[in-house]
Order: sequence, then C-alpha cells, then structure tokens
Amino acid sequence: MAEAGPEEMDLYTFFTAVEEGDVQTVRRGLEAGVDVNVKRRWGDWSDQTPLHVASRYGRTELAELLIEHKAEVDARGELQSTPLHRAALMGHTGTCELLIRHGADVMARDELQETPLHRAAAGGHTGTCELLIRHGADVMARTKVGRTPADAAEDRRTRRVLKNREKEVIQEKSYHELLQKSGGVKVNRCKVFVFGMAETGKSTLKESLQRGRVAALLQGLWSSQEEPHDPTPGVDVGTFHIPGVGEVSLWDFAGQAEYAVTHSMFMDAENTVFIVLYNIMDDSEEQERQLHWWLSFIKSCNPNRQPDVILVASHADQLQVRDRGQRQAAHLLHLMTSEFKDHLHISDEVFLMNCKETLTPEMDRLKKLLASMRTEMFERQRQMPKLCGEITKHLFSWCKKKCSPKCPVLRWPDYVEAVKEIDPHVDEEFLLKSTRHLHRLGEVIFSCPSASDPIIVLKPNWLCTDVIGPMMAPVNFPIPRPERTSEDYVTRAEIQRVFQDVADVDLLITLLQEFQLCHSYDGQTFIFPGLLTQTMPPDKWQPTLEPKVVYFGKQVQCADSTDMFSSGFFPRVQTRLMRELENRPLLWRDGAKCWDLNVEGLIKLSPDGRAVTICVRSVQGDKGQCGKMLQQLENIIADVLDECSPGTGTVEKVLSARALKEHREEFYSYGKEEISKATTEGGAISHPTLGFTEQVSDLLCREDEDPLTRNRPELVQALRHVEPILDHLQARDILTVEECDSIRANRTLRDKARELLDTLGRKGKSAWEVFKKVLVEVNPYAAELVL
Ligand SMILES: Nc1nc2c(ncn2[C@@H]2O[C@H](COP(=O)(O)OP(=O)(O)OP(=O)(O)O)[C@@H](O)[C@H]2O)c(=O)[nH]1
Repeated sequence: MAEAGPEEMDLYTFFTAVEEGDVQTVRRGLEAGVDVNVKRRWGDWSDQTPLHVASRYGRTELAELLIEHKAEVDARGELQSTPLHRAALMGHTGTCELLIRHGADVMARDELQETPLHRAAAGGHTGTCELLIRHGADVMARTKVGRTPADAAEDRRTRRVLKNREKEVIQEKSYHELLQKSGGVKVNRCKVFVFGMAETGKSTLKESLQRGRVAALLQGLWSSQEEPHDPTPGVDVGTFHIPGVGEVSLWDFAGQAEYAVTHSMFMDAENTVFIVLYNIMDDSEEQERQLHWWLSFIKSCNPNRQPDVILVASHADQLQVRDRGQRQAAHLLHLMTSEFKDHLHISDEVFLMNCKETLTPEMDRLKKLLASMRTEMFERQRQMPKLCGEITKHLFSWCKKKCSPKCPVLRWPDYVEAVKEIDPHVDEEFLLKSTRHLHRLGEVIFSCPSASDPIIVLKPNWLCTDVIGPMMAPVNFPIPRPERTSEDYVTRAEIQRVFQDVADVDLLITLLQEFQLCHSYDGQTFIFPGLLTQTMPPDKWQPTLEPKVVYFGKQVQCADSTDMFSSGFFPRVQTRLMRELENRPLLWRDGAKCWDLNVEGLIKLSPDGRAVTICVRSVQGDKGQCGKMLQQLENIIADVLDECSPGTGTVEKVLSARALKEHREEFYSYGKEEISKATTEGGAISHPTLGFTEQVSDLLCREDEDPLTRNRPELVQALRHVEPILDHLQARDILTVEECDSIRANRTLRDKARELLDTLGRKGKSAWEVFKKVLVEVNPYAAELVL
C-alpha cells in the first residue's frame, strides 16, 4: 500500500470503517467533515466512493447512513460501475433493494456496457437477479461483446431463471407484434386442468361437474352399483358446459406414472385453473406426498406465473367421522399454502367431497369458486391476435375436411393452403408466429422437426388421448420377460397394429420422435425410455483395479422442497442420449451408461427422483476426455430441464472423486462455495462425513472450471494496473525480474495483462493461488472475477 498523507490517513480510517460496517466511526467521520462522495485514490481501489465500498461489502445500514448524508446513489467508480453494480456482483440483495429504493438506476451501464443484472448473473445470485428484474432490469440488455445477463450467468440455476425471462420477453414482443399487425379479438377461454394420482376421482368429478339437475336426480335414482374403474389414458380434453359456471375446456390428466411422461408438454397454458385431487381415505402421509408432488409439478412447469390452484379431497362419503376429515383437509391446505406461497395461488377454501354426487353443498361451493375464477379470468384476458382467432374457428372443420382419417394433423404446406382460404395474402413468417402463439395458448400443438416441414396438430387432445395414451400403455407392447430393458424395442409393425385406424402412421412416428418420446437407430425399431421398467443392475458399474483410473462426477439436485424433476425428465434425457451420443447407451428406468473413446459415463436418477448424478471415468487416466463427456452429459441434462421443468430450481455439486473411486454405495459431494474456498486456501478439501482430504484439482476435470481461465476476457479488461501486482508477485518469488520486465515491455495495458496471465498459466497452480491472493489485496474488482 502506498504511503498516505495525513489527510489520506483519515480517509484510510474512514474507508476501513465503511468496509467493516463500523457505523459509529463513519458517522463521526462524516460529522468531522469527510466528503461523503470522496473517492478512494490509493492502490487499485481507485474511484471508489464510500457508497461503492459499503455496497460491495453489503453494509446496508451504513449505505443508508451515507445516502442520508447525500451520497450520490449512482456515483461512477472503477470501470464506470455504480454502487448497484458492486452490490449486485456480490449478491447483496438487501443493499440492492436499498439503493433502488433511493433511486439507483437498475439499467446503469459500466464501461463494458454491463448492467447490474449482468453482475448479479455473473456472481450466480438468483435472488438478486429476481429483485433487479422486478424493478425493471432488462433481461435482453447486451454488453459490448453482445452478452445478455443469461450468457454471463455463472451457474445453471441463475441461467435458467434468466433464460425463462428472456423467453417470456420474446413471447410478449411477438404477441404485441401480432396484435399490432392483425388487430385483436376478444376470445374468452377458460381451462380447468384436473390432476391427481390414479383413482382419486378426477374423471368422476369431471362428470359430476357437468351433470345438470335433472340428470343428477335421475342418477340418484338409478345408480347403485360401483362401476369398474376405467383409467384415463394420457389426457382427456373436452369443452363442456358446467351448469352454474359456463363453458370451460376441461383437461383430465391421467394419474398413472406411465402417462405422466408427457404431461409437462401441455402445462404452459394461460387462462387455467388447476384442481388437484387426493383421496381423503388414503393414509395422511400419502395424501401429503401426493399433493406435494402435483403442486411441485405445476410449479416446475410455470416459472413466470403463479397459477390458481384448488385442492379437493375426494371420497368424503367414506369417512366415518367427517370432522376428522375436515381437520385433515384444512391441515393439508395450510401446509401446502405455506410451502408454495411464493409459487402458487392456492384457494383458501377446503373442499371435502363425494365426487360422485352433483347435488351437494360442497359441489355448489366448488362451482361458485370456479365461476368467480372464470369471470375474473375473462376480465383480465387479453385479446387474441385476429388471425389466431380466425384459425381457431376453423380448426374443427379442417380436422374433418383437410386431414386423413383419425389423424387431425396438417403438415406446413397444407396448413398454409388452409389458412390462405381465410386470408389469401397471409405472410408465412407471420403465420409461423401466429401458430406459435396458438401453441402457447394450447389451441394447437406446433412442432418444427429439424429434418422436415413444421407439423400442426389441430386437436391437442387427439395427441394426448389417442396417441400418447395407447403408446405409453405397456399392455399394448407386451414383452416375454418380467422387466422391460432397452433391448425390448417396439417395432414399426407393433405401432401400426396399435394405431391401425390412423391413416398416416409415419407422421405419427415423426411426432413421437419429435416430442422425444422415443428414438430409432434403424427406422424400424423404436426404444421408448418411458416404457422401461428394469432398474440398473449393480454389476454394470464395477470397481476397476487399473492403477491409472480417474473418476469425476457432478450432481444436479432439486434446490428446495418445492422443486422437482417432472415425470418426463429422465425419459427425455435418455432419448437425448440415444440421439446425441456416438455410441449406443445402455438404458434402465433409473440409469444410463455410455462410452466414448477411453471414457465411460454413468447417469443415475436418485431413488426419490430429486437428484441426478453423472460420473465419468477413464482407466487410462484421460482427464481431457472425461471433461468432454461430463460437459456433454451436463448440457443434455440442463437442456432437458429447461424444456420440461423450466421452473425447477437446482443446485450443482461436485462429487468426491475418492468416494467414486472407492465405489461407495452413496454419492458424496461438495458445494460450489466449499470448492471455491478450498481453491483459495491451497487446494485441499476435506469431506465432512467421509473424514478424508482430497485435492480440488482431482475433482474438476475441465479447464474451464477454473474461474481464472473462464473469465479471462473480463480479467484482461479489469487488470488495468499490473504494476502493483508485478511488485507483489516478484516479492513473493512467483515472477522473476526478467519476466516482470518482459510483461512491462508490452505496449498496451491489455497486452500486459495477457502476458501476465499467460506467464502465470505456465507456472501452474500454486502461482495462480498466490496471484489470486494478491488480487484480493490490490484489485478487489478483478479478484471478484476469479473467486
Ligand atoms: N365413494 C366414492 N367413490 C369415488 C369418489 N370419487 C371417485 N370414486 C370412485 O373411484 C374410482 C376411480 O375414479 P375415477 O374418477 O375414474 O378416478 P381417476 O382419478 O379419473 O383415475 P385415473 O383415470 O386412473 O387417473 C371410481 O370407481 C369412482 O367411482 C368419491 O368421492 N367417493
């Protein structure tokens, strides 16, 4: 640190107090006349006002004191960053909130054109990102080199949140463009989705809701016998008039696990009320488990909105003491409401019903609630772009006139031709956007296969009920052994037999592949991961005695109890593995094994379905190839999560390499913070439960795991004053005098920084560690990029 004069000494004390959050000393300093906007001018800490420093350290109370004393909220510091930039990078959400409350510009740009949201994303602070977005931060803002905040995101969870927002912004933009070009029409739509495990009473409730008074009275006279249960295959969709409510589109989702693999495809729907049923006669823990599962599922598919949910307990007529059932239902409602309060709007009414009966006070109450939700929905419902409205009017007749029998699907050229009958001048690009919008509304299913023209399913429930239902029913594809493995293909002939009345089976197969339900290597036999029943036999992943073997692993876990991987997640991962890996993987219901060159990979779903683990190993010790495979598998998992569980929060962990090598029964992992801490403290990490120590470098197999390498461009920008760094490194015998001179001889600041990084790179890990410590001392901004 440079010698400071007496006045600067005062400032030194003052700034140290700010850093440490010492409110008393700072107050005294301000009263003694220290300028609240004075800039720190020593070391590499140039241009930092006290508010920058307080924000960087998350000293909210102090920041408030400084603002009270007229600190400039948007003062510019290092790289033109504002205090909000600094608080955001460190994830101090409370400090960000304070700064914004006092007028900080959420869209302030620094020299790299980064906004505070870029910084929060780079730091991996999801909560801070959400706060900034709530206050108007633009998720599409680009830096000088064109990176959006999502591109800058450090971890996948933050990236997913930002990508979801990006998607929403793009969809909104497209909606407004459509509206502007074609005008809008008011089309009232109300969907009711009914969920619950098998035999909870979904279909029964649906029928009772629709039944009129007379039919209900007659039913009371005639029905006495229990009818045999007829499970709903896939999703049963229909538009019905519910007396006392009005017209709604009712979607009855099958409760059986084998059908649930595709539910997530239909969940992103506006204007929807979700009813979740459970059987009050089940064991209370089971009721809680089921409700929790469905609510997590609804949450996982709806990242950007809070859907309206009603909980309904069925089979109330079988209760011996109704009061006890009432208490149980109220208790569950309370539990779920408090757990999901940030994600779902759960109605506060308790419904304890006999779903078979229509004329009951409970049913009346449920209808009243549905009616009021429907009215509210209509009031806030947005206009539908005119062309979309016109298309929806024609869908029914096109199914009859323009499609082959039992296959209400049009390929793009036929669809365009049909639309041209409504509007002869329609532009195809505009039609594409309109059709995407209809898909989002759930009016059609629109798919763009990479190898052929887009396909439009005019009746979504045909795909759900008539295709996916029979396709995922194991009885339709019998096998000679008790458990289905990936060797038990479904043949084209079998598909043809099951769908014999569908004229265009090829089209149907294209759709099944397009929705990632199956994969074919030869066009004749198809592997449906959703049908697999065999779990992974333990002998498929055995220890090896090869001395050079190396192991690496990652785990993606659900972030909190409201998160889940939707039922379609793992089968889709497996379809993607078949599609993307060079060698054919082995698949089981809960696992997959793959190979490439001299590397083996294993992907396992945990028994509770809340974590997925990837391990890779190479008996030849090929770290590079392990890194490549790990990266490929991680990307597949991240992509599938984005597609079918966009609302799921995840946490990534690094597995203990030593525990993997020992083939322990469970997986043991380290968190990101533990790894970063161990890296700065010399590279050794101890596992709290395993009791041994291993090297961080043995856990990470990718070069870019190292933040020094990953953030190189930003580092080069940030290392403006290499002099003090060179002095420190030379004093600590990391760099020689000649090396320092050679670095100094570069003409530009950036070239100096580049040569410094290259020289350190050649010196290996210990040199990097010292470098990081030096940065913390002399250039905290750059240090933030590498810690
Ligand atoms: N006693 C009584 N029986 C009910 C009630 N609700 C449904 N059931 C009966 O439970 C069985 C299953 O009902 P469904 O409505 O078919 O169940 P589901 O939830 O649609 O089942 P899946 O289609 O398999 O997902 C039928 O035999 C119904 O008659 C109820 O509230 N009380």
